[in-house]
Amino acid sequence: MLALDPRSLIAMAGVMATAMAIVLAFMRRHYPPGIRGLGYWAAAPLAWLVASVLYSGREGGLPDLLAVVGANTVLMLGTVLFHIGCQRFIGHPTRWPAWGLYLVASALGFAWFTYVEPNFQMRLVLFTTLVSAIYATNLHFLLRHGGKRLPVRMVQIVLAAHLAVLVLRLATALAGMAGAHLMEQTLLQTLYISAYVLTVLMLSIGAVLMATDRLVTELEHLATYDPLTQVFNRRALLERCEEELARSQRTGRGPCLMMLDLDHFKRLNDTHGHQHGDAVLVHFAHTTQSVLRRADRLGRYGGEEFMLLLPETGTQEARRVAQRIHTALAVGHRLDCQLSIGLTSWRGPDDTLDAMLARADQALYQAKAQGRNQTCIG
Ligand SMILES: Nc1nc2c(ncn2[C@@H]2O[C@H](COP(=O)(O)OP(=O)(O)OP(=O)(O)O)[C@@H](O)[C@H]2O)c(=O)[nH]1
Repeated sequence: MLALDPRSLIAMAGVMATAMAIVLAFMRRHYPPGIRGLGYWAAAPLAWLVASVLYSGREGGLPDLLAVVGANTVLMLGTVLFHIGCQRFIGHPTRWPAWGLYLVASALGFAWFTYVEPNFQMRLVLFTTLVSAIYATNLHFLLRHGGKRLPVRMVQIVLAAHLAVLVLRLATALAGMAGAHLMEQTLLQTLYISAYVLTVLMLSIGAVLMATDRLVTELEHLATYDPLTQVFNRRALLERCEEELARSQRTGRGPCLMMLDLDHFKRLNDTHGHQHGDAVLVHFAHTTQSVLRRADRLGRYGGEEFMLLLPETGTQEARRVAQRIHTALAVGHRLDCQLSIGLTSWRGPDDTLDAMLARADQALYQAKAQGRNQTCIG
């Protein structure tokens, strides 16, 4: 295999790092502030870029303090910034002072093996060990707290792969195969620096994918759930009703539908204020969810009107559910409320969602007309 010039590889890392820093900085500016960590993720490739420039400057006469001690420390800083970005993204507290001390101690170590006991091999051993520890910390963190989404998995794989390369590099350094300096054009150097270039690129892409995945999840949530009560919104619930009716055609077991409307809600709003009304709606949704099965779907149809889908449920069973809801909302909680329910069941393969909604609505109207706080069947 070809041994490439380390300077070209390091310059390539710099170019990629710049491009990724720009992309991540752009995302930080335009993504919702709730997606955190993007600033750190944008700063990480910038640090890697600075490190590349410093490494390359050695042959142009840049003093070792910058080209060796500075370059190694700034590269480590980039890796720490990436880790802190991951912590912020997941919502964990960051330990800046500890990392600051770590970087200062590392810089002192590099300075020792540059000025006091100049030794490239020892510097390499020290650098590889210290940077491996940061990779291992981040990998451990993401394995514990990162969840199972694909972009996180990708970052975990990149971290693990780079960690393996670093361990290999450490072994070769300890075996005395490190060479005389960083810019030596050997196969081993080509492999190590290529792995670094690839890691810089893949970690930044991983950060972009993680943030985009989070954005998509948040948008999906916004498009599916009612922001106040966190139950399904009307569109999402009607979609699920259609799916359930299609399933009923295959299984022959149909759902029940309920329209639930809080009684005298306008009066409650007018007497206690809109905020109290909102709290009642949240309490209602929470309490109702707590008496439902996992498969049941509660949604907000609009205002103080809700809809409930009970898959594969007969009228009698649905009636018991309705009774459970009435009872759960009358236990003496300060936000308790009364409600009227219109209930209907599936009438076979020719039944449609529109027809079921109309029957449930009619039954609700009847419940209201008969004095409220009751369930009627349509
Ligand atoms: N606090 C609050 N009030 C809402 C919300 N959405 C709708 N409302 C209010 O709910 C009230 C509904 O009033 P009506 O349709 O007259 O119903 P009602 O007073 O419950 O009367 P009945 O249904 O006949 O028992 C209106 O005053 C709306 O302003 C909301 O998100 N929060």
